[in-house]
Amino acid sequence: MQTVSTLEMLRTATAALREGGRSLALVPTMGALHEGHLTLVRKAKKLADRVAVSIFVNPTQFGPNEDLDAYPRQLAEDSAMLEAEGADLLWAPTVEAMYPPGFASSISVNGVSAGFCGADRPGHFDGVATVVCKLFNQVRPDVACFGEKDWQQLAVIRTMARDLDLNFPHVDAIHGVATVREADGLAMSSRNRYLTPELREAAGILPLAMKEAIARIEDGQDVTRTLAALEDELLGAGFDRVDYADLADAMTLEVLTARIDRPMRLLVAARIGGTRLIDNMAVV
Ligand SMILES: Nc1ncnc2c1ncn2[C@@H]1O[C@H](COP(=O)(O)OP(=O)(O)OP(=O)(O)O)[C@@H](O)[C@H]1O
Ligand SMILES: CC(C)(CO)[C@@H](O)C(=O)[O-]
Ligand code: BAL
Repeated sequence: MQTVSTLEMLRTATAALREGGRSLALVPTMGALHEGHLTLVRKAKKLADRVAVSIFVNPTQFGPNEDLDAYPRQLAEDSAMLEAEGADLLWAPTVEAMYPPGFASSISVNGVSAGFCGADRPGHFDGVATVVCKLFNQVRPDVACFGEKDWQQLAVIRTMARDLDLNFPHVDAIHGVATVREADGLAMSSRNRYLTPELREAAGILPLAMKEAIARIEDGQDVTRTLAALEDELLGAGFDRVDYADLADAMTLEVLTARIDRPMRLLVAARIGGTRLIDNMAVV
């Protein structure tokens, strides 16, 4: 696996990977890799001949009081994990290479960015869309893999790719990968490592409470009352705050107060010990 940190090196490396008409997949990450990221790499290997992974803790998607400085950075360990997975290229640019002096552009994806994490983290999805558009233009992948754990992010990126005619060859080229979970069901996340052992144990209630709520909704019980009970359960189990716990149309992300005849999603963001965890699950 080759590691590159300048655009010039990246161009040479991607040209070499593409030789003979080989296809290239991209897995964008912010590093601090875990089994969720490695599952994306394995999927990418099935979808394309060669796999590039980017590691970039993107400052523009963090709010002023968020965890940009605390976000774990462990490039050597990440690189060894990617090498072991058989990734072909690691693109690890510096902040200066991504945002040189005079950088002035931003992409806003309206609609799907507005609610949920977009409402709680103003500017977050502009930062995500802009950096992902840059990564797509830099690497020019045939396919890119993202986790369903970040369901709204996936919707934002798919909308951007469609609206801006980003040149992906087929409709499934922005590929969503099912959430990889710990043994107790908690979605894997780089931020889980902020939790003390006690809080980590308490956090295991999140997927369980979500599954209970989904069972009630699917059973025809009142959506608003069920979601209020879900919030109460999380707060009673040690969560400090629930940013949102909503039922939504899985595609448009329109918030629902009753079931509809299309795919739905339960989306939750909740804080425990100051750490913000997100999760989402299908509702039928
Ligand atoms: N548990 C998971 N299962 C599947 N994909 C995941 C999982 N966790 C993260 N991903 C995906 O990996 C990619 C990179 O995510 P990122 O580097 O932000 O990791 P993360 O664990 O989500 O970190 P954090 O949520 O703390 O920012 C994204 O497409 C994300 O959706
Ligand atoms: C897609 C992404 C790599 C953009 O910085 C980030 O938001 C993430 O890791 O999910
Ligand atoms: N996984 C989403 C990146 C973020 O929370 O900033």
